[in-house]
Amino acid sequence: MSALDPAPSPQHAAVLSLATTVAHKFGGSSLASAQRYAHVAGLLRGRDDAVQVTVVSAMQGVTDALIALGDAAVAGEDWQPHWDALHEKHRTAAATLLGTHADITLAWLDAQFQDLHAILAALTLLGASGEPALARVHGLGEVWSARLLADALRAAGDDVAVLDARNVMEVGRNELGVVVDWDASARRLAAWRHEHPQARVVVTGFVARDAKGAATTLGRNGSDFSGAIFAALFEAAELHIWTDVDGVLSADPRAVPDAVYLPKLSYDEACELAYFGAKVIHPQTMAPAIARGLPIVIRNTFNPAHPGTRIDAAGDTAALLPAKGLSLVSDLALLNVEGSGMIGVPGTAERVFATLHASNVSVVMISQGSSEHSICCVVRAAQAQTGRAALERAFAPELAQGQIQKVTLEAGISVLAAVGDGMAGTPGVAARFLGALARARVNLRAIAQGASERNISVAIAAADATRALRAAHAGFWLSPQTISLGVIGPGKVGAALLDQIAQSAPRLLRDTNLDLRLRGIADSRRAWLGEHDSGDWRAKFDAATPSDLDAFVAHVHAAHLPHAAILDCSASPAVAAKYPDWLAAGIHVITPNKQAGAGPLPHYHAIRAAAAAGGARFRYEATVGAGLPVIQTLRDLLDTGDELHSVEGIFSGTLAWLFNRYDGVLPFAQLVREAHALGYTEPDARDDLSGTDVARKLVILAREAGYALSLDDVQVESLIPPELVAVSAQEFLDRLGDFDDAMRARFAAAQAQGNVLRYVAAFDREGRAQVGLRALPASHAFAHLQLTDNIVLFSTRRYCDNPLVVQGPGAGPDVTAAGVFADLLRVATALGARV
Ligand SMILES: NC(=O)C1=CN([C@@H]2O[C@H](COP(=O)(O)OP(=O)(O)OC[C@H]3O[C@@H](n4cnc5c(N)ncnc54)[C@H](O)[C@@H]3O)[C@@H](O)[C@H]2O)C=CC1
Ligand SMILES: N[C@@H](CC=O)C(=O)O
Repeated sequence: MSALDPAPSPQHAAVLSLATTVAHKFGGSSLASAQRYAHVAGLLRGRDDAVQVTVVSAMQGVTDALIALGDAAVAGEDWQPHWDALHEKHRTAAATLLGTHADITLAWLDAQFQDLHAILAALTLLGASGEPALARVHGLGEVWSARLLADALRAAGDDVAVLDARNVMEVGRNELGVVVDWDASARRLAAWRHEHPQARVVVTGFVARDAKGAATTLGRNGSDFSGAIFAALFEAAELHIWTDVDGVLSADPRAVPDAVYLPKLSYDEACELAYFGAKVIHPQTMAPAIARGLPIVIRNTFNPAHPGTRIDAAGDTAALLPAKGLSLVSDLALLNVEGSGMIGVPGTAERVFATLHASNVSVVMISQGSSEHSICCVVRAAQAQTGRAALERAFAPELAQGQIQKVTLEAGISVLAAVGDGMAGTPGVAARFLGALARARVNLRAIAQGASERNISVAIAAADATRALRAAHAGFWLSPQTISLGVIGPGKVGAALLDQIAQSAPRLLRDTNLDLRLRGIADSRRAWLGEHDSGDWRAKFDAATPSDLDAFVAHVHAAHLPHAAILDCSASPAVAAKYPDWLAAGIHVITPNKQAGAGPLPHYHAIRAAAAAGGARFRYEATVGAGLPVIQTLRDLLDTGDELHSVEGIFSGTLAWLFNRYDGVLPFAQLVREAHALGYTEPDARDDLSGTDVARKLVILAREAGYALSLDDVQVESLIPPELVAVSAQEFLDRLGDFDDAMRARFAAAQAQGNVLRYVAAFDREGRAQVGLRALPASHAFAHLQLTDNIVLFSTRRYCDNPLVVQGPGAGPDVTAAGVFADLLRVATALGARV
């Protein structure tokens, strides 16, 4: 249209859009059976492409079968049964697909297979591989496949031309692979088109001709390449690559079940992702499309209503996240050349890579620090020994003279790459990527980022690969932040916690992308181990089986999940004894169990050291004041530079409740039994009445403030009658009533003075620590608490005139569980969740 032409009318525009040529390519999975050919034929017929060019692969498995047939013939093995099977497979497909229209196609197939038979017989006779003859054999599957599809379309009434690419597409080869002779191919196509003007063309993928006219193939993934070449030769407006997935995903869904579908990608992004993991299209095959700006759409043959992934020059300009996806390549090894003689010497890198090139070793990733002291590269595992030997030979003189110290090879390497156009020029992307890996305790062996900033690659141990992939995927908010949870001690607090998690997890997943995945529940005798937490945890635990703690924790600390947390809701010192090991292994530990925070000092230090070294979190806010923010408040004071002068208060919900309720009339022992039933007391109520529980809390706070306090340092007044110290927990509850008179007398004495009884804890900066029952004036602040209220008074340099007070219910399963849960959410936030 010239500039003087009038603007096209809407009708004209419609005609223009109708006049588009669309190229399609169907792979073997889309053409695995007669039913699938019929489905593809229907799909193509349902489209309104003005000109439709369809490039096909062989039926699924046929190319491999043909390669095996050729090899068998050359090796003189018996190929006849395999020929028979292949012949039968195609006859059956044709007969099923075409029904009463099958005769001509069957005769054609029989002739084709006789030709194949003759070639194989000749190869057997010669016993040597003739390249063109083998190429001819390998490409027959596409020839048969094109005919089957074309005949299916014809049977439905369409006028279809079959283009045998061996008559049109001319290719040569250089070091980088196949080179298309575009002029020759275009000339041949024009001539062919002159004879075959049909609007529907079915083209053989994979096969081509060389400059002498001999049959050849495009190599593995050749059909995709054929699709792009014919889309270019036909000047198509789009190339649709039909496969068995909806499009490109942000990561391999087998490793990251939450991988997200990507509606748009730029060519560069698709190349980066395709290289490593998203095998829907091979980057090399995109070259003709990229050169012409031809959009490629990856679509699902079995879900044609899905729009698929569109790959073009622009990509997704509206994308909000910097990274589009993550790709992982495995079976690699790290080669490292290291030596002080390399520093500042030009040409070392050139020698390293020239050596690898000469040995035909392909380099996947390169990294060199600016000191030039070492240069490392990642290569395929299968080529690693060859590469190392070649480097040792090439640098033998320098190794002998000590200028190069060593050439090392480390096997078992994977490379994980974050990919996205939006990463370029966006500060913090590397931090997010590497931070997510660090939090998942993945060690990085080498790092590489090109100046395009579109790909950051890290070499890691293969054993860490899945965990790293998931952690990075979640770190870029492409999928939820998953924490594998194991709950120990489904007693009162544990049960409340499990209920709270079950109730909140779906909302947290929906609103904050945090996936709290309950994968185990254990008590001292048995455990339930599972993969997901949907469903009633009680029913699961009912089916628990005998298990030891180590097996339980090993299951929770699954290698494939980025983060694991143990929620210890027992009161067991044996469980607490394991914390240093778990923390050192990178498992987060969250607990209301005071045995660790107030246990022997060396153990406490071991816990702290393990957490600091391994990066795992140890959180135990619920050990003091249950759900109240007592430890966090103290931490905030100290972290902001304040100094603790003293801490004082009522630290026991049980004792608060008992003395708030006790009126000298109701039997004290009855109240103790009630407190136990309400879940306020420790599993053994004597821990409360002995003052031990309060002393533990005091120790925890003092240690948090930097004092090396132990339980033995606390002056404790026990309320346990000496006669009941050594009996069982139940006998203690049963017999406590025998000693009610003593408590009644103490109450009456205090009352006579106008006082109330309160069990008080106190610690000062001189290190004095005591807990005991005090008679306080009725006007005292401690006399006006409600129910299980704890009160903690922090006197500090800043809060010296008036203490900072934390007050509220300090015991009970629900509030304690909430304190544990809040700790878990703090850990999740530190791991990158947006709670
Ligand atoms: N109840 C409360 O108000 C508060 C309790 N806590 C602490 O919470 C923890 C749990 O208390 P409750 O639920 O009231 O006790 P509980 O007696 O109801 O539950 C304890 C659970 O731990 C399990 N258990 C015991 N020994 C074990 C072992 N060696 N290995 C694995 N599991 C074991 C028991 O089978 C039971 O399921 C205790 O450490 C307690 O000090 C902390 C703050 C408040
Ligand atoms: N038994 C304890 C529970 C909380 O630590 C108490 O009563 O305070």
